[in-house]
Amino acid sequence: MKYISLLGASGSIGTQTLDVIRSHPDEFRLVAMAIGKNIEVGRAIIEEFAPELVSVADESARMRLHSEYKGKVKIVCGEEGLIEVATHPKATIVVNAVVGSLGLVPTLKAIEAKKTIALANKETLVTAGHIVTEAAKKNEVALLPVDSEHSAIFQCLQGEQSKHIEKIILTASGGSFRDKTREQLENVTVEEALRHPNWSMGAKITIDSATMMNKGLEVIEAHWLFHLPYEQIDVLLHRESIIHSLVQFRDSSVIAQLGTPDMRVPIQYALTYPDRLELSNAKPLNLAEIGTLHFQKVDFTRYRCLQLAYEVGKAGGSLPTVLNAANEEAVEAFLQGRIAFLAIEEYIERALEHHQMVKEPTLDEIRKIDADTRHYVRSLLT
Ligand SMILES: NC(=O)C1=CN([C@@H]2O[C@H](COP(=O)(O)OP(=O)(O)OC[C@H]3O[C@@H](n4cnc5c(N)ncnc54)[C@H](OP(=O)(O)O)[C@@H]3O)[C@@H](O)[C@H]2O)C=CC1
Ligand SMILES: CC(=O)[C@@H](O)[C@H](O)COP(=O)(O)O
Ligand SMILES: [Mn+2]
Repeated sequence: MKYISLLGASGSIGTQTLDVIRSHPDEFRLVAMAIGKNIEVGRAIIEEFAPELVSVADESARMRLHSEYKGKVKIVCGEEGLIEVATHPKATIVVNAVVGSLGLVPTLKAIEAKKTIALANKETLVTAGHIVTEAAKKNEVALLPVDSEHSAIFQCLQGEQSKHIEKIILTASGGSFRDKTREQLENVTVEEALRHPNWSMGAKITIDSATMMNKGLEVIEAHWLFHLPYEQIDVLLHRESIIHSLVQFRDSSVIAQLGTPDMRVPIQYALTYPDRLELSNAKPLNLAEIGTLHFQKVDFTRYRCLQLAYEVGKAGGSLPTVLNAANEEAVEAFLQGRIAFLAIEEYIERALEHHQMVKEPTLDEIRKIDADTRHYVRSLLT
């Protein structure tokens, strides 16, 4: 039996993780979970899975659940609550499926507590990849990718040696506006941006996908997970999201991982690794039915955010922290209808220009840079 602590249980990845747990009751048990503000969903999860510990975003939500589950479930809140869930003594695996850099400290605490990490929260690796990977190495803890592209690469690399890799190729759907020119992006709406062609995901990542910052964050995530220089990480447009990513080896052989788009596959793989289990109600891939798959070179002038992420990743230091925090704030402002779609990249660039780079930021420095960047971007909005 694997005991699971789930951060972000009420979200898109969280709900699909619960699906996996639900369909394998003899393999997995939910011992602790964290949600944000969605108390309704939280209640339903408590009723079905009976976790021992639940964390919510703030004190008012905590009080509400505490009065309902007094004596039955311990209810905590805030960052301390997330940490308590991430370090629950019974947990063997921590699934980090919160959105944003708030996932960083709970991940580090879980690593220090020697938990296996199933990581969906890519912002953690973008904002502090050097600290997280160093902590995982020091504590001999596995960082298992949940992000579909990274799970694909991880699967392709089983039994392989990294010295034989020529490059890895992350596939990108192109997002909701892939068939629009840059000029046509000027007046796009939030509603249009939230219509991803292939995946149903949370709002923030769906916007990231539309700007292709998602792919940029994934390039940085891949750099840290697979210990590869940026020159060995490529992005390829592939509109069907059937090939989840590829590895090209030095002998020119290419291995890819394919499947119908279903996040339960990488989630379950992270939970069962190195084993595999049946996936309930999975739609098998039928290539004959699909017939044709499409591929296209990325135009970096069209996808400015992807270009920025490569530049920032290569420069390193504190720049990825700024890129990530500015992006989180700008995306939130776009979702609130306060800025236009193309202003997202503009705000990120302004935050990067405003910042004085720190070469090897400590955790405290990263937290301060993250907060300062958010403050700076917010000041541009008023
Ligand atoms: N969705 C997908 O298919 C994929 C997602 N990812 C990554 O996984 C992560 C999660 O994405 P996704 O599931 O789409 O996001 P969602 O927005 O659907 O879910 C986010 C989760 O984080 C919780 N949360 C937000 N703020 C807080 C807070 N202050 N304290 C505690 N919990 C909080 C939310 O709680 P509540 O709703 O209760 O407020 C929710 O449970 C992201 O990093 C994303 O990039 C990676 C690959 C695919
Ligand atoms: C499902 C998943 O892993 C997302 O990160 C997905 O990759 C988004 O798709 P694109 O960023 O390729 O549009
Ligand atoms: Mn992805």
